[in-house]
Amino acid sequence: MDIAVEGLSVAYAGRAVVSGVHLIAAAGEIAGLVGPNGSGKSSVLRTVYRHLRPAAGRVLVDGRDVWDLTPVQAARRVAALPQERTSDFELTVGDIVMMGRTPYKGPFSGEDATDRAVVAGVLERVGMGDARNRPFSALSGGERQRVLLARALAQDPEVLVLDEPTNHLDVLHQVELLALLREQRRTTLVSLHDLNAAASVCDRLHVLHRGRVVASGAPREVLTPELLREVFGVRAAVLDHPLTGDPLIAFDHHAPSPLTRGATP
Ligand SMILES: Nc1ncnc2c1ncn2[C@@H]1O[C@H](COP(=O)(O)OP(=O)(O)OP(=O)(O)O)[C@@H](O)[C@H]1O
Repeated sequence: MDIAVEGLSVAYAGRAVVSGVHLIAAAGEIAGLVGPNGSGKSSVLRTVYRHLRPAAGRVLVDGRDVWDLTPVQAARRVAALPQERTSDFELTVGDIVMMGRTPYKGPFSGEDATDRAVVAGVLERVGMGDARNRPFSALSGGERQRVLLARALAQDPEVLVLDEPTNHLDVLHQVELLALLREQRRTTLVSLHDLNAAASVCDRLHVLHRGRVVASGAPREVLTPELLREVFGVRAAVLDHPLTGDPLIAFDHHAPSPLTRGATP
């Protein structure tokens, strides 16, 4: 299943924050959304996982507008790791992940052996196999993030939408999460602040700037020193990673800041 976002605009209380956005994630591909704070990444993703209706434009999954699907049809196709955090703090880790199985259950059916096996498998996969009976509220930020990823995987979706999934994760768990995304081979749309992570894991990048897509393509085509300067306001060199050959962005942490100089990047 592929994702195609066509002519998307998003507004909050009548204020447009995303305008005329076109982007795609081809079937089985990891497409990344990068851009400065407030550029509209979360707002775009919210329309894909049906948290926010577009003001204009369409979000197509396998050619069908996700906003025309029933909630169950949509939940079987698209699972999300959103920025909005769950408030179900009194539940256990197992309860939270079991929620991912809801689209596969009838209105009165309880959990069955398949559901329990799926939940155990995805918790194991994110390294939280021992935490099933712990209260969600007792977990660290990174552990919660991994449990919420397990919930999305338990949904067994064709399409994964992840908003800043590496937030709160230590470097080992960041590397593991990116490896997991690669091995899933599901169509994935993911926002990332870490441009080096984006360059190594994404097949395609879309760069958002002030609510518009300003560049799309393979990471190496898109992440040029010029774009990093113009969009992110930083000085950087783009090298080859000595271990992987991926693009490696080396930021100049000594360059004068456009923010403290009062200039607009
Ligand atoms: N619920 C909301 N109500 C009103 N304005 C909002 C809301 N959510 C986001 N915005 C505004 O929309 C714009 C885009 O925000 P969004 O969160 O989509 O950007 P982002 O690229 O995900 O940012 P960040 O990198 O900081 O997470 C910002 O100006 C933000 O203030």
